[in-house]
Amino acid sequence: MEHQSQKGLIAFVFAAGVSACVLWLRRRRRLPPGSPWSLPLLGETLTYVRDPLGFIEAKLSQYGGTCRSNLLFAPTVILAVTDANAKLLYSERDMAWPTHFQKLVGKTSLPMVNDPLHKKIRTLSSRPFGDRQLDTYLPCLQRLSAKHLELWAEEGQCRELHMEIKKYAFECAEAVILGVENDRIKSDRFMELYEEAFKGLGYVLPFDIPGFPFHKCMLARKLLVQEFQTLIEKKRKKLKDPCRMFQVNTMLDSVLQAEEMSNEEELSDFCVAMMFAGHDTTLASIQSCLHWLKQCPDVESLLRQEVREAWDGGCRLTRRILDSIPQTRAFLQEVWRITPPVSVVTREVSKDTEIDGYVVPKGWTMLFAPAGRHSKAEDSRSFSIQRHLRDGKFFDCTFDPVYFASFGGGSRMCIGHKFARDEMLVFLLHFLHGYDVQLASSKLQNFPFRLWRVQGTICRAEG
Ligand code: HEM
Repeated sequence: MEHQSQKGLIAFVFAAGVSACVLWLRRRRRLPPGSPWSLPLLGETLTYVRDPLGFIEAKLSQYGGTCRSNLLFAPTVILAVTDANAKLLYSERDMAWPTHFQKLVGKTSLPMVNDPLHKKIRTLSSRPFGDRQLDTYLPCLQRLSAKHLELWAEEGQCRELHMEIKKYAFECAEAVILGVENDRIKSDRFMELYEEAFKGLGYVLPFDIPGFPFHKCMLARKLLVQEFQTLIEKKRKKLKDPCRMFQVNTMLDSVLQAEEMSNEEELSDFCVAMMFAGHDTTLASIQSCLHWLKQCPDVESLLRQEVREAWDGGCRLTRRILDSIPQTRAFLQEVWRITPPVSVVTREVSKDTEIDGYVVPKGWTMLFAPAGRHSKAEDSRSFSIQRHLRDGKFFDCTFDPVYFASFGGGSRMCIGHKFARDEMLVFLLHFLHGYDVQLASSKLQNFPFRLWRVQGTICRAEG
């Protein structure tokens, strides 16, 4: 009797094992196709970080569409963009950043958190990006554009423009986000700390242990946080002063006024993340704009004419002026479409999900490239501002994720996209009205931001 029940148990365990194997094999067969030959854990990360967009394009071509890989320590499905899967990607709310990104950008910073904290921080962080608030930043952007272009033109020598433009983009972010202006020493220190800290994003051994390069990045981040905490304290005092409490003119001021955001970590993470998201992206955009202007001289002449008709080069820039240059807006949109500073959008799959006929397990990362060869824009490789014009008016495709997607979409869409557009338009207005550039070279850079890195001489425009 006992012998029989033992046999029964063995048969049961065997049957259960076989069915588990069959299920596993079936499920595996329904996974998207992908290379079985890649490094353990690291997968294809090294090739990916060198050129994310190029990597995605190569994969999609190799497998003829949606496929899988192992990137940044996570199993990943790479999507060939369609209306259906873009909708699915943007309906997911969770980000799937590697842990070391969270350590650097901030555990409670908007880009890194998921619901329910994301909803709270997003609502609070949206306060500085309302239409009325945005208008108040224009004079500051105008002042800084005029100042930096004049400085560059005075220098008048051929050089890498990257660092010069970085200083400008950083100063704009500092002035508008933190309210720090005209403090060159502080500004240089912040910039150095940012450079040091965010190098860490590209490290493949991100261990915060003495001796590992990533440890130095984390030390730089700590120093940044200390600086921000001092600044927050000063701002708090200012906002309590009855004579000055209504002078809310920076993004940090608006967030400090929200009582819900009193947590010190959330506040310093707000500063770290906004400054990070808000300067390297515009640095990338400006250089790519200079590159594309010189690639398309006919477009450049059209834009110069449009800008000179809309603005006298001196009076205060208003929303009305920014709205009255449709071709310049179309040019900027096309630069962002064809050279998106953030070349990849990602989400985490919240449950086992069928995508393009495959089963993608819960916890995997979904990833797609907004501007690849596989985007739905017609003749997507050619530069054409006409795509964004209808009857001479600017036709805005910012919210069409299948076509554009340079600011992502859904509930995690870039919170700073309107501000970034304002900053770029103010810069372009000044540049096209009174300045020119002779480019000696431009080279495509792929990581961490995608841009045409330019070398050349800025000078005053003739005529
Ligand atoms: C050309 C400039 C910019 C580009 C191309 C850009 C692009 C992006 C992209 C692609 C995302 C991810 C969206 C998604 O996953 O669906 C994002 C998120 C974000 N961006 Fe931007 N961005 C730019 C400028 C800015 C600026 C100026 C700020 C702030 C001052 C900013 C703040 C943020 C934040 C906080 C998030 C995270 C939003 C969330 O997770 O809810 N960005 N951006």
